[in-house]
Amino acid sequence: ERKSKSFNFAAYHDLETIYSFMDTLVASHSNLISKVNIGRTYENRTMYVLKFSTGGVKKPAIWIDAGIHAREWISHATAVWLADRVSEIVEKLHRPHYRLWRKSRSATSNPKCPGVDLNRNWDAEFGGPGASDDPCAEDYRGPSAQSEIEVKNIVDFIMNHGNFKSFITIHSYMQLLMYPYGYSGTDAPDQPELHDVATSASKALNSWHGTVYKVGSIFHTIKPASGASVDWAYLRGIKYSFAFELRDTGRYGFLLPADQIVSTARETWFALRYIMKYVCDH
Ligand SMILES: O=C(NO)N[C@@H](Cc1ccccc1)C(=O)O
Ligand SMILES: [Zn+2]
Repeated sequence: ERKSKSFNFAAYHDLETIYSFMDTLVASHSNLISKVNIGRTYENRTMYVLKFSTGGVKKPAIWIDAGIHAREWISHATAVWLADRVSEIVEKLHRPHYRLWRKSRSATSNPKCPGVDLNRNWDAEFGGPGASDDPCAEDYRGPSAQSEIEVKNIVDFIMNHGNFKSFITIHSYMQLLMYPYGYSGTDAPDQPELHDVATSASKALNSWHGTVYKVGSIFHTIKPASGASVDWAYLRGIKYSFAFELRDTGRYGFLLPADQIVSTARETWFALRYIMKYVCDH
């Protein structure tokens, strides 16, 4: 919690108090704000500037000064308030780039690292290989299985219904069609059948635009991953459980251009349609 929250913006303060407020601001936004000593006054006081910057040298800048005339106290007080406000705005603008955010937004034991990887939080070998207990890790599994409301809601929905035959989770990217297990390299009991279904589905996909998918178990195809939804579903008896990794194979990665959406969706439909027909017939 930023200490500047306790600062009384509704009062006029002496120089020492204002300078200690500046130190608080810098401490709570060390990635954005620095205090620059630009020299001394006639009576030998230090002149500090609050520099708001995300780095770089001699970038186009805006100068704002306050209190050049000592008696104009509202000017100093306004500048202090503005500094606090700008620090919040700039912080929001430069928060981790959400576009590449993977995890949820839940509070964790580390205020600097919110969020849990919702594909490591399921009750399927939770805490096994391929998941981290470090809240700052991209594959942070959370404090316990199903600790995340988003996971719990899906589990409750599926368990209350009680008659799901297939569980399919769609991710990107790498162009893969995978089946259990993620938490172990051991073959699932239904591996031969699941491999056949996934292979046929990937052929149907390929027939449309020629996009090539690899097929295999999660563990062997992409990586070990414990606490994954597909494994949870399979272990709960939902046999036809698959994971898609859509386009591409790395050229654009997560930033796939919008002009590939329709062609990606259409080819994926051919694979999904095959799986859904197969599930209905078995
Ligand atoms: O999220 C991504 N890629 O972005 N890939 C999935 C791979 C996966 C899929 C299904 C089960 C386990 C693991 C992940 O959660 O790591
Ligand atoms: Zn994913």
